Amino acid sequence: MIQPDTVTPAVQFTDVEMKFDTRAGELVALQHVNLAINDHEFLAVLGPSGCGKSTLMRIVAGLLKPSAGTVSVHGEKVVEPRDDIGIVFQKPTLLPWATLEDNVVFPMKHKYGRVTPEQRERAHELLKLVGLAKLEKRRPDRLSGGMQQRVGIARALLHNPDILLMDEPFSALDALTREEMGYELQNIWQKHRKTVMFITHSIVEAVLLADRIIVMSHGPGARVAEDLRVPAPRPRTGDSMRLTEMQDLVAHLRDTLMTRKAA
Ligand SMILES: Nc1ncnc2c1ncn2[C@@H]1O[C@H](COP(=O)(O)OP(=O)(O)OP(=O)(O)O)[C@@H](O)[C@H]1O
Repeated sequence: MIQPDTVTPAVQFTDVEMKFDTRAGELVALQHVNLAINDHEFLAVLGPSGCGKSTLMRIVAGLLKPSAGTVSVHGEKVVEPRDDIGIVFQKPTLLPWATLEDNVVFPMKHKYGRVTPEQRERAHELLKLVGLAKLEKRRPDRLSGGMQQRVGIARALLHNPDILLMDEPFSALDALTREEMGYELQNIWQKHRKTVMFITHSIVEAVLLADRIIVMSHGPGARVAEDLRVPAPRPRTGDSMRLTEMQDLVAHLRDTLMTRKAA
């Protein structure tokens, strides 16, 4: 298991267990999850469908309380949603009647009842950062899925969180837009160096974007089964995927996931 570089990691899971009460009885989704995510690290999470990847993320976000064990962010136990975390979901759920700028500042308005001029200025800068300059007064209804997801990313970055949680953020996009968004995310990450926890089903996306990849085991009782460093230097491009060590990593991950799916 890879050890954290810093004494206090950005995120630390310690012996986390998550049980759900279901109609069929108790379901142990996660068991003995131990994981440290370093500050500024880009961590991708792979694993079979239903193994508990989103559950891990929702626990870090403070949206779910683990049945046992603890999750800490910068050394503090997570007990509720925190201001230093931003979240991007698969679908950005934008308000159709509000402009892109209003969509980006909406969480501030919702939480504090007002939006400061500085926050509006930041929304403007973020929309520029995600390639939507000059569109801030548009409404989201006629935007493509990729553009809508860019608004979702800008919104998650508005309060300048240290940690960005992304749950299959590009899975609803077509293949080309998805690749393009991946490169854009890499650019954003290189500029702002957030700690990123990125859940995906795409091995290539994980390998292209992440510093480190964990593979969860099959549930029930899923845990971290593999913890791997991605060997290619940054910035990664299509050429990075031609490196032998990257191809070996993709092949290894494919074998691992196929075996786990079959298990
Ligand atoms: N609120 C809940 N109540 C009951 N069971 C739940 C709840 N949330 C998740 N589960 C169950 O916990 C397990 C893990 O779910 P989770 O959504 O975290 O998996 P996942 O790896 O993100 O799945 P996928 O890759 O398909 O998105 C699944 O069996 C799911 O049905």
